[in-house]
Amino acid sequence: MSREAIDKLVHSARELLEAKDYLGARELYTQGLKLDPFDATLWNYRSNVHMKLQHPELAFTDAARGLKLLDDKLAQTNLSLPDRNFSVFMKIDLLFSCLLAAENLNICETALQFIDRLLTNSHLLSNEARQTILSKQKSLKRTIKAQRHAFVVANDSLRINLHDALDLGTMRMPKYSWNEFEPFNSENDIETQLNEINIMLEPIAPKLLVVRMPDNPTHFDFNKVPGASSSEASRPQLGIIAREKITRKEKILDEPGIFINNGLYGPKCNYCNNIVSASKEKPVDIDKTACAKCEERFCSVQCCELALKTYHQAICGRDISEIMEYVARGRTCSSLLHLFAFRVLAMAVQSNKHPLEMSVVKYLSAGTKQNVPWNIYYSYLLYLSMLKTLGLCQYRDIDKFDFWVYYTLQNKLQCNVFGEYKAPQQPENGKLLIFNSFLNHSCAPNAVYFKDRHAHQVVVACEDIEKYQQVFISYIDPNCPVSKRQQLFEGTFGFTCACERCVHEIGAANGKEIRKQTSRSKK
Ligand SMILES: C[S@@+](CC[C@H](N)C(=O)[O-])C[C@H]1O[C@@H](n2cnc3c(N)ncnc32)[C@H](O)[C@@H]1O
Repeated sequence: MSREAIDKLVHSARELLEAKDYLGARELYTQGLKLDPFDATLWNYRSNVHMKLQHPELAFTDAARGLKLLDDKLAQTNLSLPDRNFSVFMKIDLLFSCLLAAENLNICETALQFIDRLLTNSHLLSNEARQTILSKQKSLKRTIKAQRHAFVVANDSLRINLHDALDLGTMRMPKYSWNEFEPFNSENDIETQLNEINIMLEPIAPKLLVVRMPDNPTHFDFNKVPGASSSEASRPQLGIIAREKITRKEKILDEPGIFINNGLYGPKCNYCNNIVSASKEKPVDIDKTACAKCEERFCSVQCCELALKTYHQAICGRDISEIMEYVARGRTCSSLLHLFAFRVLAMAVQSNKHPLEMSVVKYLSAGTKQNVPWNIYYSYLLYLSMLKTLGLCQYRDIDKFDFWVYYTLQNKLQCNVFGEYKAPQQPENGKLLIFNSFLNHSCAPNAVYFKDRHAHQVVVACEDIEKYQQVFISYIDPNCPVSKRQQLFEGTFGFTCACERCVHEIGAANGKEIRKQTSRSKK
């Protein structure tokens, strides 16, 4: 029955492909995979359509899953001859799909490995296909040689090992058009969701209001308070304004957050990053500061209860050493994001929700035009390892945990996680805060933030803020020169800072930096 249904879906998908309706075809293949998640052919078809949609990261992960299914199948000894022959030819197809996607992601060493595997089956290839592969092999080897040379030159700044550097590709940070969980998609959504956010915000920040901004978040138009209509199709820029006048030194937001530290095996509380031994709890409460099953210790009863309630049960007693191994291969900055992604996945598993529906990430913006590094270890194998650790199946659980969901989550984290830096590029701790994430940046901020001892982030006005004026924090040290600030934003944050100070400093010097600071930033 399900075979018949799948054949029908494949047939209809083919018609959609002919009409160049790639999104439609993708949807039908996904439906087919839900009926039979172990059908390698369907994974290959979906990989091809992902390639057409210019999502090589998804094309790669689909083809790699199909390939794994076939490798497992071909390892069986009781396979019938027709089945074996079909599987071998299918495998060639999947190797090609992996190669194509890897080339698109610029992961040259990985691409070379697929070429080697294709060449071991050279007798099954046409002459033309063999020639194409050999010429690809030659050009990839040339690229790797050039990359090796570049690595030696840039060795100091990269801080990653040679092997990973050679296989370090790039991909666009995409917005997946089929993402039904993308908030603020319609005018109705904007009104409703801004309302939801402000209802949650009011108890912890009665003087603040999350509103929609015009394109440039630093030039706020008072007439647009809040949720004025706009023809923008994508997610609008949001920001926070004062509902009423705020005076200097006033505490304006006190938000509990999700905290991660880079050394997961260290002595810090897994919930709030405080040192565990610094617990102020009375001895009688010690039992209540540890998980009864795995004995993980937290710094307080409150942290222990919150961890057990939100994510700990999904990872309790699980071995995370493989995850840590892949995380360590990434750059230090990305490792925090990976650990956050793992935490959010664990929260989603524990609460049986879709990861993108978790309120901690639901409203966060994900879209930037940035190119991000792509590496087989910390972009793909790490994801597989997370699923395995959480008891999920990479084939069966695509409804909630498909790779595009994971990548959307990563994008949201990339744009919104706050890092606490030990040294530049080396965040020791990270924080994910829903409401602080709506605060836009200014190099002349009118508010500052700090972490209090209860794992909350507190925002305090550093100047008087008038009613309806936007509240700004500074994401970086605002004391460095404008060229350095712009470089930091483009490199690390993925946007060009358009704050009044930057516009003034760049504009006034006709593109060149002026050292004199604005009167506001001198305060
Ligand atoms: C942490 S979020 C701030 C809230 C965001 N405006 C929203 O709609 O969710 C950071 C994003 O806001 C935008 N942004 C914040 N400050 C900015 C600035 N000074 N110049 C340009 N864009 C800014 C950028 O798109 C950035 O990726």
